Amino acid sequence: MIRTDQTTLAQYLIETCRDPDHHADEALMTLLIDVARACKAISKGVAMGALGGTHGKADTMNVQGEDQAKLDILTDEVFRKRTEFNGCVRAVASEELDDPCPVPDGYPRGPYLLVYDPLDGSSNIDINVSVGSIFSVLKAPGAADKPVEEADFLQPGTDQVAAGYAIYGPSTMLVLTLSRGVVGFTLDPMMGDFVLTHPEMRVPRSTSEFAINASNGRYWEDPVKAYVEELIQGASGPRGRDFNMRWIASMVADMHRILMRGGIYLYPFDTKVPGRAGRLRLLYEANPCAMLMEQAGGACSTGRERMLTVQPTELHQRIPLIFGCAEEVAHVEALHAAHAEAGAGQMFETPLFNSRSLFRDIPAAPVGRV
Ligand SMILES: O=P(O)(O)OC[C@H]1O[C@](O)(COP(=O)(O)O)[C@@H](O)[C@@H]1O
Ligand SMILES: [Mg+2]
Ligand SMILES: [Mg+2]
Repeated sequence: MIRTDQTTLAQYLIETCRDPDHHADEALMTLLIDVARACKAISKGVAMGALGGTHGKADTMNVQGEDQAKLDILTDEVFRKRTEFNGCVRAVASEELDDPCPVPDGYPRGPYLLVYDPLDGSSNIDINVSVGSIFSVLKAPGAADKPVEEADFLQPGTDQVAAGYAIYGPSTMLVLTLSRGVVGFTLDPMMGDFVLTHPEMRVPRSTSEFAINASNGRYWEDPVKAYVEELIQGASGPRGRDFNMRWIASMVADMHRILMRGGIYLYPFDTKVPGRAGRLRLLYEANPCAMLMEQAGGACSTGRERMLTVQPTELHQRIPLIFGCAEEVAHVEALHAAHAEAGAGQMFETPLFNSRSLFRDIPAAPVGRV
């Protein structure tokens, strides 16, 4: 059937670019169209499954000491090759590249930096569970001929000009923010177009669903232990209602669920790997997620501060990540603050919230039905 009533991603971006109230320029729009082309190619590759010959490990490690899947490497190349030629970027940086990668000699140098995780949740590929790609766009600082350095990328999340992700699930979607709310496009596999299907994605204020890898429980800090204990106690605890739990182990897929129906996701600080501040990476996982969450009415925090105001210190910096419904995130922050006030290192009592609990006066825990 021929349709004339659909808005494609290209149309949406051109219209945004024409809007005089918006900062978007042609280079940014072109870059986002090329990112979408990369995501389409990855979507095809992922959908081939075992037939594509790309399952399994690559026998290599990334700079963070993680085993790379064959598709981690391939999708990284797709992102880079589809975006470096267009005169819109000056350099890219990725989970899979040790250092920033300037555009090759001979290509025009653009005004933007692109940072991405080309395949998020890669432990899920071989078992045919949803994975995604996630990206962030920053302005490139300094003159166009300035040599690219790591410091160029160390900008707080508030400086992002665009962020988004693609999810490769039963359908492929591209979800995007240009600081004017969050919009979602679904890939029409017949036409090859991303079509606007979710013009205003909003995270509800409250939730009864949480996502955390509970097998790390013994390594968490007390405020997180206390929070999860509250949720598990459900109707018989201080929250007065039951909570449900979901964990896909693919942050993009967990984030997508939260954007669609609410929830809270935590990959908090833990002591599992000494010296590691968290599991997820600030520049290409936490920051784009934070921009999307805030633009959709949700929140994103380290537990101690708003994610978007964290000053990055390293390209592959890890960070505790807590995001989702604003009320829940605020409550987790309040637990961290109460813990700090009571004196870090002092153990909280369990069961929590009993008459002598250090948490007993903490406000803002939404009680009762949502
Ligand atoms: O293996 P765990 O502890 O469940 O961690 C899963 C988390 O790690 C990640 O897979 C990290 O992303 P990568 O696959 O890009 O390394 C997240 O997507 C996910 O939420
Ligand atoms: Mg990832
Ligand atoms: Mg990855």
